[in-house]
Amino acid sequence: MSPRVVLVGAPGAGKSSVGRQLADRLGVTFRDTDTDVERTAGKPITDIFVEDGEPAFRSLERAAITAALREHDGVLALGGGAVTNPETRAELAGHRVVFLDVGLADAAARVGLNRDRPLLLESPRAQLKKLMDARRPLYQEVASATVVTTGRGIEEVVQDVEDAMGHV
Ligand SMILES: Nc1ncnc2c1ncn2[C@@H]1O[C@H](COP(=O)(O)OP(=O)(O)O)[C@@H](O)[C@H]1O
Ligand SMILES: O=C(O)C1=C[C@@H](OP(=O)(O)O)[C@@H](O)[C@H](O)C1
Ligand SMILES: [Mg+2]
Repeated sequence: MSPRVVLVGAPGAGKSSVGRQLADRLGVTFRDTDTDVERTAGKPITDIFVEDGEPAFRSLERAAITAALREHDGVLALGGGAVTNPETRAELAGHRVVFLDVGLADAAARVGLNRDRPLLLESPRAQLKKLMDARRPLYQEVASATVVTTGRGIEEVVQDVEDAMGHV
């Protein structure tokens, strides 16, 4: 059993929302490894980071991805940092993986880091840029196709992913 498609990309790329709508459209189930991690931990991701630390989250995420790649046959969304783990990248080889590409401005707006309060937002925005720059080659490494989401609505992206799936 293998997911019909696995979505990767930065926070705000639309993996969770596009994934859910795409699954509806294809008539298959949707799974998000972030939700699996929250269920296993019994608490939200922010609490896992604050109370247990990022390594604890990454370890739960690693296990959730292995299980989902084996058990799930619908649409699967990963968390934005999943590809930083080399074992995850190796596991993704052979799966149909679509990279939802997004520019910094769109990603920042979608996750609530807009430009209205630059003094408060400079640091999170810089952090987002750093994450996106560091991870871009990793998303490209695991992806069998890339869909640009910058300036495009969710329904357009869903259509583009469906089209891309036919070609990979
Ligand atoms: N193409 C898009 N255009 C506009 N808003 C989007 C788009 N894709 C996602 N969003 C919005 O951005 C936010 C983050 O999307 P989400 O699916 O959670 O991203 P991810 O799972 O990649 O972090 C949500 O509020 C979602 O509705
Ligand atoms: O980029 C990251 O490292 C993370 C992205 C989040 O998922 P989304 O990309 O779905 O927001 C979630 O897995 C966690 O907060 C860590
Ligand atoms: Mg998500």
